Amino acid sequence: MPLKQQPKKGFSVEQIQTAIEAIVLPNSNRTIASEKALTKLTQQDGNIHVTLRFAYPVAHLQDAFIQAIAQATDTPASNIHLTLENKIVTHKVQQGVNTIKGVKNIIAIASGKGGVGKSTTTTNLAIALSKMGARVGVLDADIYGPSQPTMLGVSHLQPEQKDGKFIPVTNAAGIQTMSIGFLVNTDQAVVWRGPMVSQALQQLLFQSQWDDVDYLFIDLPPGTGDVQLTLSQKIPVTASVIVTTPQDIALLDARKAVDMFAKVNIPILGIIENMATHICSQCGHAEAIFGSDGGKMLSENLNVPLLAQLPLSLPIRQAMDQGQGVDLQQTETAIANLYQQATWQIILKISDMGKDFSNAFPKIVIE
Ligand SMILES: Nc1ncnc2c1ncn2[C@@H]1O[C@H](COP(=O)(O)OP(=O)(O)OP(=O)(O)O)[C@@H](O)[C@H]1O
Repeated sequence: MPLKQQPKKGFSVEQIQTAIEAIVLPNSNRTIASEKALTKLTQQDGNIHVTLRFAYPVAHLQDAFIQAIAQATDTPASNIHLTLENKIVTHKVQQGVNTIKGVKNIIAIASGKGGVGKSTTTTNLAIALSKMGARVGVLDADIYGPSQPTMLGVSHLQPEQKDGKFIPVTNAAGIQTMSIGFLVNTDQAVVWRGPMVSQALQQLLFQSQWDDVDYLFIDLPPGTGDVQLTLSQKIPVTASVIVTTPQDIALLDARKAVDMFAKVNIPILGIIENMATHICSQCGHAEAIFGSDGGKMLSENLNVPLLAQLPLSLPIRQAMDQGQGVDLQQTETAIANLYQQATWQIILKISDMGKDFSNAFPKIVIE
């Protein structure tokens, strides 16, 4: 991590503090000072003990922070003792919608067109975020093709019930998940009418005992139909992300999804372009099968950030089919980094959003 200023030699605790506070967080213009992250600092026998607390998860930066602090204070990395903490709060949602017990922030993942990789993206963002140290949930609201149980590797499990509520299924990465696919035969669900679909979505969300989830992703069905309407009116959504391929036809629909969220005042954090290029595993040649940079151009046109461009990749497809996203992000580091970068931008943006104070005061009922 770069330093805003180089420290002088022979440091006092104050100088160490100044040096540490000047460390810049990756891919941002935030410093430890601007984040007011330094909560504890002691120096003894050449050892420096530091505690940093952020409003978002930072476990993935543990080593980078140690290296940066070592460099900033001219101290061997083995003498830096770093504790990372996070305090993630609930952020504002649409007016008139109450937040949910056990869930701090909801992020809707949407696409205009089907089959662009929305579920794949949801799974991988969830895995990346849980690796960063957050408590993560995924609600699979894709009633016409629920794929989260497979992609998260829990299709052999069923949610248990306790006190009339579902206990979400937890996967190997600790991600809590509920899916319409656990509850109904999807052949039946595809013919459901709008109100039934809306009801099922609400039941999945409100009738589940979410266990202290910092960020819950909702994997929406494609399009801008009944589920999206329910979402905007009844579900406390902090923000949304749009997934698209670079094809013109997908971009047209992605634009509709962006318009829809804008209309219902749900902030759009950015666009993820999926299947951006295909790299031939034989010769390494990159081919833009679905056209090039469509998502990038859409993001520029609509003034919405482009969070990542994911390649069309055989390991992604295989890992999703086999429920091995966790392994994918361990072995395919370039792909894991793309998902991590996108997730990092998402949580930074959420941390800048207004906070929700609806639970800060007791509810007074006048009878
Ligand atoms: N970047 C990628 N590289 C290779 N395969 C991918 C990639 N993204 C998605 N896929 C594959 O494409 C198929 C469709 O992806 P996915 O189910 O995530 O799309 P979706 O937009 O959620 O679809 P639906 O509209 O049915 O909900 C899956 O088999 C998935 O494994």
